[in-house]
Amino acid sequence: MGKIAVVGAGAWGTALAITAARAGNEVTIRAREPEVVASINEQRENSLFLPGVEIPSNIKAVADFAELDTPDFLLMVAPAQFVRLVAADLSKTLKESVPVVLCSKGIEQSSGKLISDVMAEVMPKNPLVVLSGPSFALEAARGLPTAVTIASKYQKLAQSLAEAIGQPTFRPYLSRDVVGAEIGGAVKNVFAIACGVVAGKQLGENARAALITRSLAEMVRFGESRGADPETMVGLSGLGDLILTCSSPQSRNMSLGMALGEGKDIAEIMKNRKTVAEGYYTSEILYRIATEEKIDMPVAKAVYDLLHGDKKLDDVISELLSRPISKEEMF
Ligand SMILES: NC(=O)C1=CN([C@@H]2O[C@H](COP(=O)(O)OP(=O)(O)OC[C@H]3O[C@@H](n4cnc5c(N)ncnc54)[C@H](O)[C@@H]3O)[C@@H](O)[C@H]2O)C=CC1
Ligand SMILES: O=C(CO)COP(=O)(O)O
Repeated sequence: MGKIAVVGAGAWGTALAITAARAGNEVTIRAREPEVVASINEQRENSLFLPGVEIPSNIKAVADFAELDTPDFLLMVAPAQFVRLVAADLSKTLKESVPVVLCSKGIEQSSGKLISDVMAEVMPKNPLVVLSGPSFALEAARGLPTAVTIASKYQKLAQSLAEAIGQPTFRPYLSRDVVGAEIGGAVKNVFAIACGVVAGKQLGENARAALITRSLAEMVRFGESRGADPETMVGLSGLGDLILTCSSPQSRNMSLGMALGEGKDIAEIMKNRKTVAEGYYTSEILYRIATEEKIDMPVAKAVYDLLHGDKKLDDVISELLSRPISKEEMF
């Protein structure tokens, strides 16, 4: 039986803990909120972030990083903007030999760095693996069929993680393209907001399909600027996750876009949010990077204009629709 530690007891951290426990591992999950620690250990439910799903008995919640001991793998599942701080705390007690599996999806807003680069700065010795792909927490936690990408330059580690947590209803696929796997998951959140706007404003299914396809072209361009393999972008962690999050109001990012499309104000939408919509933060830094590096990303710009600019929804839409005619290029 293996030992898995999870840092971050939001919906996804909890779902991954349940998945790892279902595969037969002993799981320790570190929660930031004392009420979440109590809820998992006493009620066998994470009633704050993943209500309604039973937590198996081989999961223990702890408040302190030091209680994570020496796991075979540590899953980092803090929201992207907090990974640097959380990893810095964690690094005080975690052995440098423990492989860290990055499961967060975003780009650091303050620096423009990929979260794998943040991890390499803060925990330079711990071998890094990325887990990404189309995976709503609730579905994975309930044991519904899910497939993900596990990427690492250490293929033996990727393989042993896949063997440790894989099961018929949670199928990992292996990759060496760490950056590619990470970028798909980070930028699809921005495009899911755009698709939510289309749904909320009832612009139709033609528009949504066009938007998903053109978003993929932007994902490929951004990925190439960071050395990602374009093939990764059409795999589970890229196109797969783009399709998922652009197709269901279960997505926090898509539902944020839907609220915008229905005419709600962004400040109102963001007020008192307890769950994270990573695309909100990623859109700001993605737009800045794309502008500085002249990467053509009109959909990402439109989302930035809506969330962080002061443009009106109708103006943003007509700007996007009146771009000059150009050649259809994906790669
Ligand atoms: N929910 C999902 O279906 C999936 C989420 N992810 C990714 O997993 C990451 C975590 O998301 P969720 O588990 O869904 O979170 P969540 O939205 O369910 O919960 C919020 C999380 O933020 C943490 N948090 C709040 N303030 C914090 C602070 N100051 N410092 C550190 N942590 C703080 C909370 O402790 C909690 O773990 C995100 O990057 C998300 O994109 C990836 C795949 C699926
Ligand atoms: O990343 C996810 C599914 O793969 C979850 O997406 P949301 O954060 O938009 O809910």
